[in-house]
Amino acid sequence: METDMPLAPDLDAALREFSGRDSLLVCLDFDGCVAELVADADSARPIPANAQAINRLAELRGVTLAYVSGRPLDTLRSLAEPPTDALLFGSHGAERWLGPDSPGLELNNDQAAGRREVLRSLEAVAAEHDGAWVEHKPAGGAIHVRHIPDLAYGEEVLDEARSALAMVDQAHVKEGKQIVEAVVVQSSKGEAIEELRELSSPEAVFFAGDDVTDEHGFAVLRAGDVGVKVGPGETKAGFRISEPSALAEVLNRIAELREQAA
Ligand SMILES: O=P(O)(O)OC[C@H]1O[C@H](O[C@H]2O[C@H](CO)[C@@H](O)[C@H](O)[C@H]2O)[C@H](O)[C@@H](O)[C@@H]1O
Repeated sequence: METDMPLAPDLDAALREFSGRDSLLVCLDFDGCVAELVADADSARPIPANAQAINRLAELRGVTLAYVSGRPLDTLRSLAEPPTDALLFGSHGAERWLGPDSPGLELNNDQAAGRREVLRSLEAVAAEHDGAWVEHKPAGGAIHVRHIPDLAYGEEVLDEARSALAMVDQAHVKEGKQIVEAVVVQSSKGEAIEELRELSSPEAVFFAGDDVTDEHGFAVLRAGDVGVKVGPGETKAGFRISEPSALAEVLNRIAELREQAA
């Protein structure tokens, strides 16, 4: 749903200060932030107004744009269609594309065995419950229950998956919305943002996200940075917008303020 709500005055003031810096790093989560949450995970796409605002920002001098997502890198590329120069972290930070020389993800033997075990455990749980399905990822896997209409039953399935994953030594469990995931590489969105900060040396960082894993991202923000939580729920972010369709206004405001100052 499009919103005509003006930006909250405190967020607008923070964006004004943020946009005035010489060099900016703008980091974005994908699902539930740039894209609406949908039942069919393969059909998630950026909300058109968000995509437009992202492309507008990516054109501006001094702005580095990055996606920091739980999606596998390849999936993120094909669904989000990021601007050419965007830096990408996928699989909750386990996979990265920071330029043509970026090494691809390589699991060691122990991690590869852990990934097989994660997928085997999740498939075993999903096989017992209609509507549950497993997303296979390069660094692990995820069990989805969004297709189960009874929310309480879906939660029970996720509990079963959590118990199964607790038996896998290499599994780092990530909580999400109607999903439980495990990656076999120690990583987080906070670490990804810190790596991006080190690489691009911005004067300030912006991060928007909607989910539990995004809290690691908000936790590494510093004075002068701007964190925007999308939707309800507890957060360490300094600011909140109601829904993904409200993101375009925030990103366009950054672009507008920068264009005015140029
Ligand atoms: O970090 P993100 O970019 O937000 O990715 C988190 C996970 O998003 C996807 O699952 C979520 O979105 C689906 C599509 O809207 C939805 O069906 C599902 O219920 C959500 O949990 C994705 O499938 C995962 O791989 C990502 O890790």
